[in-house]
Amino acid sequence: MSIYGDYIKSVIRTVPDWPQEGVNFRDITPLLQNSSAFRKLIDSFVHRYQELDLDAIAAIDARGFIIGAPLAYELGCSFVPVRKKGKLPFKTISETYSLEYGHSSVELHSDAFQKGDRILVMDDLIATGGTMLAAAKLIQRSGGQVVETATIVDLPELGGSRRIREEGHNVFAVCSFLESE
Ligand SMILES: O=P(O)(O)OC[C@H]1O[C@H](OP(=O)(O)OP(=O)(O)O)[C@H](O)[C@@H]1O
Ligand SMILES: Nc1ncnc2[nH]cnc12
Repeated sequence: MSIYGDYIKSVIRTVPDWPQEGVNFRDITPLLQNSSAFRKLIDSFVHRYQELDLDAIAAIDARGFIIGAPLAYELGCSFVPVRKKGKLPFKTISETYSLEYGHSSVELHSDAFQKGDRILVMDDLIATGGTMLAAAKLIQRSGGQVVETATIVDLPELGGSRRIREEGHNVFAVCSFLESE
């Protein structure tokens, strides 16, 4: 958790039963609308990653892009999009995974990384961990080294962050929510 974790958490809204009954959707739009909170969020990531000599931020479609792009700009490293199926125009590699609600695939351009590149994988939220793990697999398949996986929100009771750690990756979350919160 970052030093701003409690504050960032306080500006994330919970929308019950969206997009389907039983899901507590953690909505980051109030955080993005709050310029001071958004700056503190990006600063938390800059502070953690500025000395880690990253080559690229691999950010996951779609909300991962919102945090990955300013971080890459600030750190002076590459920005690489990991996109939902069918969105990337060049030669791609792909991974399919299950979600808290449904299935999906993510894709990466096959020339996105050089062998050994040091990569941070970013998304807005970890639930079951399927999306983040699929992205990490794509990066490893393309020769990149996953330095860490980073997110704004972890939902630890859904087991995703534990699963990602069990696969040998570091996980950094700015804040976390229990189902009861
Ligand atoms: O840990 P997981 O169970 O894989 O779930 C986390 C993913 O779910 C959400 O994206 P979503 O698939 O809703 O897509 P979107 O960003 O395009 O809205 C979220 O932004 C993560 O990418
Ligand atoms: N509970 C949740 N809130 C926001 N995004 C999600 N993606 C998967 N589960 C989610």
